[in-house]
Amino acid sequence: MTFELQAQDPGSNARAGKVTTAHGVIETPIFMPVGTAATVKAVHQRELKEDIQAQIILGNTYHLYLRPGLDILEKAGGLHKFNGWDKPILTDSGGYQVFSLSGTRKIIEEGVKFKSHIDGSTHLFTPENVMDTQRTIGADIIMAFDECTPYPCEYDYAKNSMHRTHRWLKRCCERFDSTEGKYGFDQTLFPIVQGSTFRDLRTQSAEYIASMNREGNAIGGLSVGEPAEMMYEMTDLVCSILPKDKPRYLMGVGTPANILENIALGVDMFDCVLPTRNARNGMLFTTQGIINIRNQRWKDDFSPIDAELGGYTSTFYSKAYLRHLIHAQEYLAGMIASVHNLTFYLWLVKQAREQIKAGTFAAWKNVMVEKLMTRL
Ligand SMILES: CNc1nc2cc3nc(NC)[nH]c3cc2c(=O)[nH]1
Repeated sequence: MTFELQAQDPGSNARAGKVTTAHGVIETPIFMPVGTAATVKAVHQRELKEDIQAQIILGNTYHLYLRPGLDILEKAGGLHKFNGWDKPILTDSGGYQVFSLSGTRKIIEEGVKFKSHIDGSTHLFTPENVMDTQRTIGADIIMAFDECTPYPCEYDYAKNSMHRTHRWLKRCCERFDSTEGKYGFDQTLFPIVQGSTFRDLRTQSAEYIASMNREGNAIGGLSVGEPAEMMYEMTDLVCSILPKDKPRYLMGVGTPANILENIALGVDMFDCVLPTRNARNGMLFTTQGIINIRNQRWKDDFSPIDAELGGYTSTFYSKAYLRHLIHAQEYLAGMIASVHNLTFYLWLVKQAREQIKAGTFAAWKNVMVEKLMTRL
């Protein structure tokens, strides 16, 4: 994997770049739709590619390991073959899902013991077997096995957890660097910065992660309930330490405003379930602001969901029609709203990229953040 820095904004730390992977090119800043269990929920691969124009999607190691399971994925020739997505894929390493999904889990030096949220069976994720699992899934970019500390978090817990995450990272690198891709293409391992919301720990973790000299770096432990200002302070600090010539991936972020603010701080890659999860509840992000389509006021508004956004789904269907579908709990409701929200997120990062290349991002960002937060 390579990263080419293409432009830097004069009024902020925002940058535009190009990541090249075995399955194609990613233009940054980029938003990565989350495809938890081998699918971006309710969205066809064709829509992802043509309407949303996604360039890379996520898969979750925890979910894929439990279902369909590694034997099926290996027989299929990896996740790209299994779900038919032939562009880049990034998988997270399962640590976060174990903490957020599995009822019972126990952290030991070896790794994390947990019970499947599907059938209660017990499993152990270790740095080594999570590398092997991600080799079998076959994502272009895979994540180190780490602990995402909760918020708030005691200083001593955050310190001990960070050091364990660093020990786990060393084991991930040793295992990954001593194995090959299973399907004839190269994969890349990103380490993850932790340290919760403590400046000294964040500095220590960012310096250690930078010293591993991997092809890209991730920022973890954020978007876990901390105030946005705290997120921005930690991201700013970490981005000032991580190397400029490597892509920076801020995990689990975020709202449109969070994404623009973090682009200004120097982040290149984002993922979040918000666009698809909110869509299913009728919360739409639009170029004019946020719409709760369930609201009475859209009952007889036959204008397109978002005429400015373009794209088939956002212009073909009306607000009144989508409101009807949501109230009727029709499957098509989630499908339309998900494609719309993801089209918006990809549109937003594309606009940011154009503004950075034009050198006008800083002022544009401030106007956009205000506009995007408007509740219509
Ligand atoms: C795979 N490791 C890993 N995933 C994460 C996913 C996240 N998703 C959020 N908010 C939705 N924060 C996150 C942090 C981490 C993190 O610190 N580590």
